[in-house]
Amino acid sequence: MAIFISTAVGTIFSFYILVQTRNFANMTKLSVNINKFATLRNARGGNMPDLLKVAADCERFGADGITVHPRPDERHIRYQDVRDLRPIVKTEFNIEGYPSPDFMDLVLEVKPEQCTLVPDPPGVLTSNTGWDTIRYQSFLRDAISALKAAGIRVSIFLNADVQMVEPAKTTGADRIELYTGPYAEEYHNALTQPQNLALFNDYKNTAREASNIGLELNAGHDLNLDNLRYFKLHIPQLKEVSIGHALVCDAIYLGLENTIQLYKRLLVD
Ligand SMILES: CC(=O)[C@@H](O)[C@H](O)COP(=O)(O)O
Ligand SMILES: NCC(=O)COP(=O)(O)O
Repeated sequence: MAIFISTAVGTIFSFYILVQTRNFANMTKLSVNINKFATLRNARGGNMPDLLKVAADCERFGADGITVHPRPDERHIRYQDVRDLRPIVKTEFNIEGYPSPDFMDLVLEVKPEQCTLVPDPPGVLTSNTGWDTIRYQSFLRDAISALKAAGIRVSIFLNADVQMVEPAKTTGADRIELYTGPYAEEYHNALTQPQNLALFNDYKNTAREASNIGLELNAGHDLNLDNLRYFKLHIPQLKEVSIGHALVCDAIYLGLENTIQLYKRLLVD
């Protein structure tokens, strides 16, 4: 009898571990982009909010990663912030930016877990398009090979365009990050009937093509508490979302810990 009970308990426990492992493997991670905390800090010239504390707290509250985007004008995240954050970030550090010589030097010095390359020109208000992976194939290949030689996983920012996926693979990138700005705009406009999101087929097709050729999938830009769940439910291959602007705005009203938990709940399978 005792043998039967112990066998049954062992079987149930093993099944539980199997399910949890599968869920963990499929879960979509939340990387909190802390750019806008730096915007607030820079507004007064001091060190409030303290970015190092913000990053450590975001992880303590459940963030699976920290994302920063040090732009050439250092309007929010400064290059020194990136260096200072490295020893603080214990989950995954993701540095986003255009692969200029200065940016590449910084990333190779800091060695984050992931680098996300974006085609942003210096003066742009915010990221507003993905790479033309055909036109910039050689440029991207050179940057990506240098980053991968340093052991850094590379993601490249991409519009929802199937034509750009195969060339993204040949650049050597490990992942693509779907630029979700147009999705967010269309979702807002079609709020009453999200099933009418004609554009969304481009996202599904791009995600499917990426998955078919072995590119892992991230997504980001203008994701928020309203539009995130629909995206997560209809893009099953999603490894990670990076969210900043809306999350920081939500945290002003809802608190940072509560906000991070609200976003995490929208990412469960
Ligand atoms: C690449 C992207 O969509 C965002 O990560 C970007 O970093 C936002 O930049 P700002 O915070 O400067 O608007
Ligand atoms: N890669 C997207 C990102 O890091 C945050 O974008 P947003 O949520 O600030 O628009």
